[in-house]
Amino acid sequence: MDYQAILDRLQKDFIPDTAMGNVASYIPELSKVDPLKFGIYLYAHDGSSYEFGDSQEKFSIQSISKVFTLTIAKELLGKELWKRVNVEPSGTAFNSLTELEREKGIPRNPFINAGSIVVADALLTVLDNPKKDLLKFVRKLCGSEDIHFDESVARSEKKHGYRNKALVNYMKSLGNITNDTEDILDFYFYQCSLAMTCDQLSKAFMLYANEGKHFRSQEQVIDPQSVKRINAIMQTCGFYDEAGEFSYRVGLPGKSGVGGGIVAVHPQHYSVTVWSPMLNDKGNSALGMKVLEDLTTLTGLSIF
Ligand SMILES: NC(=O)CC[C@H](N)C(=O)O
Repeated sequence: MDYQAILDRLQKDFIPDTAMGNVASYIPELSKVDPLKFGIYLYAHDGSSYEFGDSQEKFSIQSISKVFTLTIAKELLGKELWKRVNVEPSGTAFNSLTELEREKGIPRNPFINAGSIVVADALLTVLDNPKKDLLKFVRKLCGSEDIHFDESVARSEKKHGYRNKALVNYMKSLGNITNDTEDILDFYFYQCSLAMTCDQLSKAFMLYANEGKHFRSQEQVIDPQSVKRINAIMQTCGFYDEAGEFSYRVGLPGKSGVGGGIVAVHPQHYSVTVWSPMLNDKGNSALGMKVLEDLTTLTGLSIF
């Protein structure tokens, strides 16, 4: 596959324009990001890589971090985890409260905020230092020590995260939260504040495109069965109430974040990250969705 020619074409066809969407502003620190940033990095299964634009600049990965915490929690808790969170698409916004009442505090899936907060709670129970362990895991996956939490983003969300406070308290009242709610939110806001480049994210996500093996060492980090399950959840729930649309247009498992990043994986082929901070009304990168749609059109391949 001539990925270089495909990326050259994407670079030519997609020019960021401020009319495309709005940078997230409910986390004030994120609103400072230049909306016109745009980068892409594709890591192919054969070890070659392709990139353009701001692919080496760090951005706030936000909800993309939910894939990492789910992976760790699944390893440590196994099936127990699924007693507290389901694997059904929600069809509602990432920060929705509405289904929780009807479904007795059990979130629809681990990629909406409620679900990831339950995962954070589970990690707090089994790990002495979840922040340190998360950093260690992500650094190992992408083979780089240069990965850190962005304290100002975490603090900014802590100050303004009223919906997440509502979610954790509501689930606590319904019996699905064990630890202190402030401690859980502290960890959750820190995980979301991880700052990474398109390059680092694509390498880390090779785990899900390479049968659970590390992109460089080929060490088996998680088993292929876990990869199948996590990719299935990305496919059905990775974009909240736009998961069907992403599946229809792009045809790959993926995960977005309100920092404007989207990572998608084509198992046995590649892992790709696009970053463009302008969001559509579902909270997903507007330009990122379009670029990935064209990527799979130009390669002529998707998982379908
Ligand atoms: N979709 C997202 O990236 C949301 C993550 C953000 N930290 C929040 O909880 O609202």
